[in-house]
Amino acid sequence: MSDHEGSRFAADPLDAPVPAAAPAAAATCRGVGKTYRTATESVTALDDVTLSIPRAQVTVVVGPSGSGKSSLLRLLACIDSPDTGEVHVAGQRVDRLGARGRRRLRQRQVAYLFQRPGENLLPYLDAVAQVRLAASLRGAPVTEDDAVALLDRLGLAGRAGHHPAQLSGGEQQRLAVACGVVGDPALVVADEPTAELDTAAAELVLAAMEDLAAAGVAFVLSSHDPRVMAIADGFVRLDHGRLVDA
Ligand SMILES: Nc1ncnc2c1ncn2[C@@H]1O[C@H](COP(=O)(O)OP(=O)(O)OP(=O)(O)O)[C@@H](O)[C@H]1O
Repeated sequence: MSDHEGSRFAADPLDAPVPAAAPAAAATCRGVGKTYRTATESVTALDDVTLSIPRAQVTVVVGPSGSGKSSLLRLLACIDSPDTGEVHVAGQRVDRLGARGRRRLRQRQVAYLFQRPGENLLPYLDAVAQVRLAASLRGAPVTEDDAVALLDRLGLAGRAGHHPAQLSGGEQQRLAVACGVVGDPALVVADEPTAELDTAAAELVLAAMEDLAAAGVAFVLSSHDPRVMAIADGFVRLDHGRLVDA
């Protein structure tokens, strides 16, 4: 079976099955530590973190400012690598990869959404072209009809030909979610995805994420927002870089 057969958001975004060979968890961390060193100090951002990110769920990372949420998200997104411990994404061991290996894995298996919706999009492409480009970069090209069907699913029917500047912040973030899930990455990571959105827009983005998680996408979100917590299937709670119980 090729990499992309059975893709949930390729030929038929609604009904295609989850690939049988997929690993049980979208990602795992085992004994992970991360310390930032500057000329004058070292800051331990993560300390002995062991966790599993399930498929088909929304996992929300919570904790006070400075507790290590963004650091954890960057490791799961294969942007950074830990100093100690193991990180696995889509069944591949990330901590042994160099920057180029992480970039390759990230390109295929991870979507990372920034807080500011516009930063997730290219200003010169319309919505359908953004989705198709994201799929192609992931090595899983989709037809225009497939891209439009995904946009419809995210409540962007009739917006396929619009450029980011012609979309509201909430519409831009839903387009970013469409680009995030197309081509079946193992993990969609979003740091404070509703921080820049008003209540109505945030609710539409979160409803889209909830719907897509039910269809098989693994989301990992960091947030202080109660609306985000309301759609969580599970939590990762951090304090001073360590996991804490609820
Ligand atoms: N590049 C860096 N260099 C030095 N220290 C860093 C760096 N990035 C993060 N830190 C420190 O690591 C710790 C964890 O930071 P991190 O950004 O992961 O926390 P956070 O929980 O996401 O915080 P916030 O909720 O404020 O965004 C903090 O003490 C922070 O100051």
